[in-house]
Order: sequence, then structure tokens, then C-alpha cells
Amino acid sequence: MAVQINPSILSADFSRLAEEAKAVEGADWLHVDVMDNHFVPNLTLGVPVVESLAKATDTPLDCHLMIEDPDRWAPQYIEAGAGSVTFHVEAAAAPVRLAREIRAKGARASMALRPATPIEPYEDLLPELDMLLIMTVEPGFGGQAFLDIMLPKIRRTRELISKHGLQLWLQVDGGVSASTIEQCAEAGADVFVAGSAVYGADDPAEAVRKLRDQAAAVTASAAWACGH
Ligand SMILES: O=C(CO)[C@H](O)[C@H](O)COP(=O)(O)O
Ligand SMILES: [Fe+2]
Repeated sequence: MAVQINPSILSADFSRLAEEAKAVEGADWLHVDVMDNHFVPNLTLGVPVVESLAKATDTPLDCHLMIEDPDRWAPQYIEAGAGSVTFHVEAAAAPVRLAREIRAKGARASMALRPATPIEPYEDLLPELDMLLIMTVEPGFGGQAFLDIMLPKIRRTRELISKHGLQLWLQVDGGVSASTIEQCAEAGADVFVAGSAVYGADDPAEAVRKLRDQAAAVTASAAWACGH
């Protein structure tokens, strides 16, 4: 699979969401951070905004649910138009059932790990997923510094994906920029969320293209990507 860049609208101007979504058309997915002020100490947007965004852009929506009780809420985001739904394993009561339900409703099922959550206990769940998200900041806010202590976890996860011959995508989110994307790609990530690095740029669409070129150049010669 080619590398993918998913701009995060968390760093966009929320009073102009439709325009901001259009400004990154050409990106692979639009990353939508849903926060409930319980799972994380911040509040963003919910189902009605996702429904409006889905109508305002042709870019598919990658909804990152940083909420309690995703088992209850995830299906509503699919009905609102999300093409991919990520729940946090720390918040899910029944992650296998939830992943199966997301897939059954026609969306891509994705599971996220906070920085302190290891991948190893979840090895057997990987075939149930279309994407795994490794957070490279503590979830809750855009514009934080990239946690390079997450690089070994990205590497170990890529090894597990290869060991089981899986096709799932490996996404990183938090502090991804021109200075950090190459390390993530080298470690094995192939889907990159970028908020401030895209919406903080003068030309967001150009920022997406540059990040994609940078990641693709690394992936082309990365050991993990041979035959990818
Ligand atoms: O999930 C998130 C924060 O919890 C955001 O997707 C992430 O922080 C993107 O912003 P930036 O690229 O500026 O770090
Ligand atoms: Fe996110």
C-alpha cells in the first residue's frame, strides 16, 4: 500500500470546517478527532458535525474516537458518514465485538493505543482490525511534541503485522511533521495523521504532498516495506 497522509481538522478553524476540509482535498482521509472531555480533558465535536462534514467533502472521514463507551457510540459515526472508525482499546468494553460491528456496518475498524498501552496483549486481535493507531502524543490536544519513545512500539507492531501476514494499516498520530515523519516511516508506519504540520502551513495541500513524498521516499527503501 502507498503511504497515506490524513490531515487532522483539530488544527483547522472550526468556524470554517467545510472550507478547511476542501483545503486538503487530495489527502487520503480527513482525520476527525472526537473528544468527550471524559476519556481526554478536551471537548471537540460529535455526530452532527461529522454528518455535516461528510456532506461537505469528498475526502473520506477517519474518525478518531477519544471517548468513553465507544461500544455505544461508534455505530452512530458510521451512520453519520465515517469511512473508518478508531476506538481506544482502553475505553472499549468489548473490542472484538466492536471491531466486528464496525466492519459489519461497512466501515474500516481501527483500534488505538495510548502511549502507555503496550501492543503485545493485543496480538491476537490484529486480524479483526483494518488499522492500528499508535498515539505518539498523549491524546487530547493538537500541537504537542512527538514522543520518540514510541518508535520501538511502532517497530514491534510492524513486526507483528509482518509475522501474521496481515494487511492492516499502521497509523501514527501526534506531533507528526516534516522533522518526525521519516522516523515513523522507517519504523513501519504507513498512515500519518498531521494536524498542526498541515493546517499551520501557508498551503495545507502542498504540506500534505510534501509529507507524503517524504514518507514515500523512506518507505521505498525501508526493510519492513520490501514487497509492501
Ligand atoms: O488525536 C489527536 C490529539 O489527541 C490529533 O489527531 C493530533 O494531535 C493531531 O495534531 P498534531 O499533528 O498537531 O499533533
Ligand atoms: Fe487523532
